[in-house]
Amino acid sequence: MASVLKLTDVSIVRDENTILDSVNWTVEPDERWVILGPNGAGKTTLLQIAAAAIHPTSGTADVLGEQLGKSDLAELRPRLGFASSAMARRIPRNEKVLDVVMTAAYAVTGRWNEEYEEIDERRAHRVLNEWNLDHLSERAFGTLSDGEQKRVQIARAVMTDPEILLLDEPAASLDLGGREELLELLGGFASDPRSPAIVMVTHHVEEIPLGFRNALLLRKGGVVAQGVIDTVITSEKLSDTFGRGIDLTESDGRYSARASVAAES
Ligand SMILES: Nc1ncnc2c1ncn2[C@@H]1O[C@H](COP(=O)(O)OP(=O)(O)OP(=O)(O)O)[C@@H](O)[C@H]1O
Repeated sequence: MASVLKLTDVSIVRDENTILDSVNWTVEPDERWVILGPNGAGKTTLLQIAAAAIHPTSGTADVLGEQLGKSDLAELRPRLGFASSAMARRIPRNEKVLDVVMTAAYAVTGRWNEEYEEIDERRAHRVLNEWNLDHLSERAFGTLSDGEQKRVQIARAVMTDPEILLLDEPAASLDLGGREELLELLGGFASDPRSPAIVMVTHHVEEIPLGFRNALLLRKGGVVAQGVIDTVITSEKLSDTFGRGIDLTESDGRYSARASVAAES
């Protein structure tokens, strides 16, 4: 099966600053990737390329087999699922949760008739159920907790049955319980072979769900390391990425990290 993402020597330059620097990266359909790096490293910019929202300044980016800059993006975008807080801000606060999820389908079908309405509504209810949201389907989006809103964003992103799911910091701002509930759901989704390829940006190794087996570390627009997660998420490589000593611990597939304690002199 063809790669869902293939970036070759991709650079992005803005205001004479190189935000991404010769990135080479391939994502296969059955892969789940986590992207980690400090503030300003270029993580969101990389995700925007994957979402076909921006083109490389140089190099080539193929998204779902279509080369950016040479393809009709209007046809490409419905095949991508994207959840980010920037997108969430565009959801009207008074919109019913069921509608927030279901309208994702209208953007794809571009039509509205009884047949589609029924199919879409059934699928929306199924997706809401999968993300523990069925009891909230009639609630206004703006009345939900942060954790519930994050799950609605993901439910909306998967509503169209995308070929790749892109998540920009899905666990940001969640309390411990909300984070763990989300990670459990994401872990289950990632472990399901029927799920699409997934790329998730995060700031914290604690937010890596089970089932994510690949990682890419970014620093100042450059790739520090990428590949199988346990060869990439290491104390040494995280220290290189964040520019300070980091001690990593791993337990049952979950990670935690803290600054190294300076050695006693
Ligand atoms: N359109 C733009 N014009 C100029 N600079 C930009 C533009 N977009 C992003 N940048 C800069 O590029 C760098 C990378 O931004 P990006 O948002 O991709 O980083 P990030 O790793 O997602 O950061 P954070 O973790 O803080 O969200 C930042 O220094 C940012 O200020």
